[in-house]
Amino acid sequence: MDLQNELKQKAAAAALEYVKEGEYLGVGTGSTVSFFITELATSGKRVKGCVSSSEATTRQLLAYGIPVCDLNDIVGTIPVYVDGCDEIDGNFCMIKGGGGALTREKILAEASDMYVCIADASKEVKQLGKFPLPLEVIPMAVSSVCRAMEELGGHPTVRDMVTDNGNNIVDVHGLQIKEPTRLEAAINQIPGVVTCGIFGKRGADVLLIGTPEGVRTLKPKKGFFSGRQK
Ligand SMILES: O=C[C@H](O)[C@H](O)[C@H](O)COP(=O)(O)O
Repeated sequence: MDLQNELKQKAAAAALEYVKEGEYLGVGTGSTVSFFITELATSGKRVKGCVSSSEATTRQLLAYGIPVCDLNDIVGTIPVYVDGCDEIDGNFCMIKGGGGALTREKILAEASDMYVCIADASKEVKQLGKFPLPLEVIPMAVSSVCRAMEELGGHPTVRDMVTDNGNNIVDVHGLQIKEPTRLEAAINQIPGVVTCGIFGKRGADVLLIGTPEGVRTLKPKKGFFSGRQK
């Protein structure tokens, strides 16, 4: 296993501590989460059911015999949501969607009391935007959304994939994301955008960063924005 995967695995293993036995658990998508699912399956911890953010995650959970349930069947919030990120800044705002699962991930993050973000050290940034910003876009609006993103100073490319929701992904390169929450709201207003990959309104509550020296646990300082906005 290469170093980056080792660090992802360390962060994933550290997230087990936050799993509440006998409760619902939200599960994100991606290679770091895939390590987490393996850790969960072998830990002996039993949850009431997992709410999954993608078909890939559902397949892996079911392969381990972990029950998967529908968000619509849950009354109230999910206590804990475990997911990765593509970039995270000092205010716990993130870019997500490298795997195209951003919309379901955002729905689950919003429905959860605590977002536990697991990542290797390469994901920490001072300012978001080096990682191209993914947008999930309704197919008929791809061209118009791309033009709107060019007006914002970005360079959009259309990804060769269809999301679990049957939509396209537009990756926007070259954006200077100085105010994540403001840009998130502005992009989400463009007709045809299902959602953008900025997680600013709902950032992470705990960040577990895998480093060669061990796992660093970071939480927003008091007064810093984070958490589910009610
Ligand atoms: O759509 C994918 C998700 O937002 C992932 O959480 C993100 O891309 C990070 O993935 P990975 O853990 O593979 O680096």
